[in-house]
Amino acid sequence: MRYGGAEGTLALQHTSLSLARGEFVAVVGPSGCGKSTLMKLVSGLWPSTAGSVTVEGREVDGPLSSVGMAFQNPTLLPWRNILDNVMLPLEVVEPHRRRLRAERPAYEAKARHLLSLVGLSGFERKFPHQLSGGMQQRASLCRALIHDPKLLMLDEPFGALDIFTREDLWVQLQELCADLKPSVILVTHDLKEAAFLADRVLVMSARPGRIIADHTVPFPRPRRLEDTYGAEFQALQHRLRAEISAARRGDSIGGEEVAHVG
Ligand SMILES: Nc1ncnc2c1ncn2[C@@H]1O[C@H](COP(=O)(O)OP(=O)(O)OP(=O)(O)O)[C@@H](O)[C@H]1O
Repeated sequence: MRYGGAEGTLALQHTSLSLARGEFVAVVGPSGCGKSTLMKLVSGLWPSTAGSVTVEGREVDGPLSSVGMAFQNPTLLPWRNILDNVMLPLEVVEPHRRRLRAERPAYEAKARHLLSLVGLSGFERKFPHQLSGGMQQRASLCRALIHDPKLLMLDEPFGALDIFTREDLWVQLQELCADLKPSVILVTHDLKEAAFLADRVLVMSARPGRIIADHTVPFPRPRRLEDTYGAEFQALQHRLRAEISAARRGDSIGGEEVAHVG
């Protein structure tokens, strides 16, 4: 993937990734290695300059409205209350769009249920500016999940939050995923977050980005925050950190282009 024509920035090179249904994959790597570019390609927000992307058996050739997305900035619409923000994808994504008018009470109940799962019962009629950053991010997760996306794309969704709120949200996201079973791609700089949430952690090289390691995370689910202090969990984080440091310096990992671990 190259931005800006033949002489432009080569952001991603020889990148191949496949996700099983319901799998949770985290992508980590040095700053500027192409993680967000990968997300833009998978969600169809940016066309690839070579290669192809297939979601649900169909080649991606434009923005995918069926995919659920959440970013570092919650991007809630300030003039809509929380319930209406969460329900927004239902006004866009078929078949919900067609059914929304007739089945509004059922959809509204679903939105309220999702909000209750993330501790936002009672805030449905509040506006985004009346909520803290963490609460807005919870609402944005509900919005990403309201239309039952098969694929959930999360680009540093908790990056702007304090560590306590972040950890709360990891637990809530884990519960939501156990319930709704979407496939997930999470881009993060937080290695603890990657190891806590993911089934696999992919490490990318410095630009042009390539996937240089693919770790299976062996810890059973549901995972508890206490587990993150265990020796195995710490060892995985250290290994990821070492690989990213090596990638920043441009070293290869174990002499191999891609290491499959686990
Ligand atoms: N729209 C664009 N036009 C030109 N170059 C771009 C564009 N978007 C990204 N790039 C370049 O592509 C490379 C990869 O960017 P990308 O945002 O995907 O990295 P990243 O891994 O998500 O970075 P970070 O971890 O800092 O968020 C960078 O060198 C960036 O400058």
